Amino acid sequence: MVSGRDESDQNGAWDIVSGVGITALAVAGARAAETRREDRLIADPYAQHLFDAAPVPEGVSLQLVQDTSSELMSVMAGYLGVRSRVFDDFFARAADNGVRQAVILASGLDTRAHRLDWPDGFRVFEIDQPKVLDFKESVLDELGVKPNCSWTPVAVDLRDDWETALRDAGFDQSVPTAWLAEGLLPYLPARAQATLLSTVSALSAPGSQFAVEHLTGNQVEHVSPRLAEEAKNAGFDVTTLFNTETRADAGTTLAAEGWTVRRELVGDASVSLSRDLAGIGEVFGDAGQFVVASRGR
Ligand SMILES: C[S@@+](CC[C@H](N)C(=O)[O-])C[C@H]1O[C@@H](n2cnc3c(N)ncnc32)[C@H](O)[C@@H]1O
Repeated sequence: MVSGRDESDQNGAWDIVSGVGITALAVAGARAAETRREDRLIADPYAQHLFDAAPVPEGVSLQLVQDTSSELMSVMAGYLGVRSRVFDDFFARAADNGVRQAVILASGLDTRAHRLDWPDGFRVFEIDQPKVLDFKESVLDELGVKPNCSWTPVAVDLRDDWETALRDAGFDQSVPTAWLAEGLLPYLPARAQATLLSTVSALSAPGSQFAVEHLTGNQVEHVSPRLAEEAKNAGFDVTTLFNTETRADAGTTLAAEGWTVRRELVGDASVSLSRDLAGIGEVFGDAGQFVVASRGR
């Protein structure tokens, strides 16, 4: 398989408090804050445990992600609530449509395998870096939490040959799969994104569905300078983690690979969930979309 890894890239094996791994911790912190809201869109009872169990990252005040006095960070956290709910609903719909296998690409500290109700026999594969997955598994084990499905973490870099690792872990290409790429594409080199989308397409039996969080155009240009500055002051320079290579539009790529593609703008999703995200325009313009691609049976 063609690698999307840049030869000069030394940022290969991060843990939960280094490199792009720390973004998984930040998102868990936001999900914990969402869970405490009266108007919560999702409940993740494990998110705060995961957030608290991590060592304090050097030079970073990660509490920023739960700081409700920060106007833009609150919008960002509110957005992550919308995003989590949109993709929870995506899996519920896929299960209702008879899908019994899911692959969560770059799962980070996603606890859907443990917190959602899955039909009998449902299998969830999660791909991320080994230390990120190990951290999550050990915290959940310590809490005595069991998955509500057959759960298989697959430790591999998504810029490498993850297809073989997934197959070796028992993935069944002959049945429909619900795939998710949430909080992933901005971190991948353009070539790794292209390879990822074509690999998912090749592995998707009729009836499969693929949900993607997508920012149109160049990733960093959309991030609010005010928010980036606030995060940087807290030692969390998210823009340096983004990959700024020019890349193809994910929805367009998937349509060209034979998927039926539906796009929902973040603003529209937040309106249908009655979540006021008026500030999202400043956080990342109108670039945010949820893309859901389907393959007919
Ligand atoms: C923003 S977090 C999102 C995690 C999760 N999807 C969520 O929404 O909670 C980004 C995740 O992408 C993972 N990631 C980024 N690049 C990756 C790569 N090349 N291979 C495997 N995982 C990767 C990171 O380890 C991290 O867990």
